[in-house]
Amino acid sequence: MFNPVNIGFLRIGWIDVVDVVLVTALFYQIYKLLTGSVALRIFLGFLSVYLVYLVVKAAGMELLTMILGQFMSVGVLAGIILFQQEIRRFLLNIGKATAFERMRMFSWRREPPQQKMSITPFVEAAKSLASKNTGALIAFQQASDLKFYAESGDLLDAAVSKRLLLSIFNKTSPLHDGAVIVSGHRIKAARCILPVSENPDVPAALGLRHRAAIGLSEVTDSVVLVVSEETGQISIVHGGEVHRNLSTADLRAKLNELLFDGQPKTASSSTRTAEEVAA
Ligand SMILES: Nc1ncnc2c1ncn2[C@@H]1O[C@H](COP(=O)(O)OP(=O)(O)OP(=O)(O)O)[C@@H](O)[C@H]1O
Repeated sequence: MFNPVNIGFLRIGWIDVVDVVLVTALFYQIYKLLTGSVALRIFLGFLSVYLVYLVVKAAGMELLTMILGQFMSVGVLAGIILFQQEIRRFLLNIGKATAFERMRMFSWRREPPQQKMSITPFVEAAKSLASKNTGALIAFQQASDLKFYAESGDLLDAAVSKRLLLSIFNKTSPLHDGAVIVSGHRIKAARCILPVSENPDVPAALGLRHRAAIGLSEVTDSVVLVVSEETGQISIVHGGEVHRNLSTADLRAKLNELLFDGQPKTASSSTRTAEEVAA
């Protein structure tokens, strides 16, 4: 390719350039994963201890070096335990980009892709629930397996319909608490417990229902629909981001965009059927 360049005592070859680019990309990904989470503070704590360790080691303080050295030696293991959610997300992002994922070799029971699922029942149910200030939480499975969370609730495996969704989230229904999980065009389960986000930046105005939606979207690639019981607002949560106060047109467009991997649709597309929009 090109010959190594000498800068002072440094000899830089193309492998070094690739190395620096890859390390920069890796650090950028780590930064993106950690921003806005408590993990960033833990990471900065670790980094501070490591810097102190380097200083005391250089200064020849043996006792302190030994104590901090012991702490650092378990650092990798402690890091894996503390950052398990971030590591999962990182690997999930890599997995999503691989050819294996495109072939959907590892998806839950190799279900057909979601392109053909009609989102109209969800949009209409959300509209109806929002108008009555009835809370709802619906998680749409994508590549990440939600079986674990589905098993925390009551398994249904029922066909999707607006009537069923309204019955589930009706305040007098024994199934209304918790989340509904949708996978492979079916309502797999209701009353499911989702992981609650620990992100300190989540606005205080958002209740536990929203925190559970954010939490699931942080550890999986699911798309989560939330109807707030307090305000009747409809939100879509994905990748830790909350798209709040959506109109039914916006909701339809957002679901199409996130579930069917398409381009964002304008609000005017709301008059079309889900199949038309997905096609
Ligand atoms: N970890 C969780 N997994 C699934 N559902 C949850 C979880 N935590 C809370 N919920 C749902 O949220 C409901 C209570 O949340 P909360 O009282 O904070 O709602 P809210 O005040 O109406 O807020 P929001 O505006 O977010 O709806 C519960 O009844 C339950 O259905």
